[in-house]
Amino acid sequence: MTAPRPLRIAEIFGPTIQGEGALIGEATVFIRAGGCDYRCVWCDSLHAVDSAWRETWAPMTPKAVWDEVLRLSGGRPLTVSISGGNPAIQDFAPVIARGKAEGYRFACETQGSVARPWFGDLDTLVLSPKPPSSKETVDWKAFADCVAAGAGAGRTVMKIVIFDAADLAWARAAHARHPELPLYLQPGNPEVDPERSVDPQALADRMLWLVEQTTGAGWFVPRILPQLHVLIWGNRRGV
Ligand SMILES: C[S@@+](CC[C@H](N)C(=O)[O-])C[C@H]1O[C@@H](n2cnc3c(N)ncnc32)[C@H](O)[C@@H]1O
Ligand SMILES: Nc1nc2[nH]cc(C(=O)O)c2c(=O)[nH]1
Ligand code: SF4
Ligand SMILES: [Mg+2]
Repeated sequence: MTAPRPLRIAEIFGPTIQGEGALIGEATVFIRAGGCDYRCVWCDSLHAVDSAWRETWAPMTPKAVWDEVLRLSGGRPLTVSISGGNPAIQDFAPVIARGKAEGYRFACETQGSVARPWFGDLDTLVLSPKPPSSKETVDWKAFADCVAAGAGAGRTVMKIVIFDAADLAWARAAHARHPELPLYLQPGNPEVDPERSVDPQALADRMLWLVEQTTGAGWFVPRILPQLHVLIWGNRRGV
C-alpha cells in the first residue's frame, strides 16, 4: 500500500478568534493549506497562493497536522477552520475524521471552484465566490457542485468580499443564483502587505459605504461584517 501524499501546509495557528463571517468571534485554530487555483488581485494570503512561497509550505501527514492542532488547542475541542490557498485542491478528509472523533468542529473556507466529498463532513462550509474586482471568473457549474457536495454539512453559507459598486451588484446576482445560502458581505481590505499597517479609519469608511449602499437600496438580505482580526491585528500573519 502506498502512503497517501502529504498535505501542503502554509501555516497552522491559533487559538485565535474567527474574524470573518458566520462564525465571527468564535475560538478557532486555522489550518492554512498551500496552493490555489485562483490568484485574486487583492488576496490577503499570497504566502499560501504564490508559488514563490512554495518552499515554505511544509509537507505534513494528516496525523502531523492533527497533532499540531491538538498541541495548539491543548486538547480542548474548538472549531478548526481549514483555509488557504484553496484547501479544496487537497484531501482533508483524514484530518476532519480524526478531529471529529475527538469532538472538534470543522469549518472550511473555499472559493467554490473545486468540489470535494469531504465538504459534507464539515459543520460549516463557507463558499466565497469572487466578484469582478478580484479579476477572477466564477464557474457557476463548479460552484453548484460545491453546494451539492456540502449537502451533508451542518450548513453552507456564502461570503462575498466587496470593493466597489460593481462588486455589490454582482453579489446581488450571486445571491439570486443561490438564494438558499445565507449571505455575508465584508468590505475588501485594499492594503494587504504584512509589512504595512492598515488604516482603521479607511476600513471603517469602507464598512460605512457598504452598509449605506446595501440598506439604502432596500436590500436587507445580507449580514455585513468587517474583518475583525484585521481591526485588531492589522495584516499580521498567524492571528
Ligand atoms: C484568503 S481566502 C482563503 C480561502 C479561499 N481561497 C477563498 O478565497 O475563499 C479567505 C477569505 O479571505 C477573503 N479575502 C482575501 N483577500 C481579502 C481582502 N483583501 N479583503 C477582504 N477579504 C479578503 C477571501 O475572499 C475569503 O473569503
Ligand atoms: N482571525 C482570523 N480570521 C480569519 N477568517 C478567515 C481567515 C482566512 O484567512 O481564511 C482568517 C484569518 O487568517 N484569521
Ligand atoms: S481564492 Fe482565496 S486564497 Fe486564492 S487567491 Fe483568491 S482570496 Fe487568495
Ligand atoms: Mg484571511
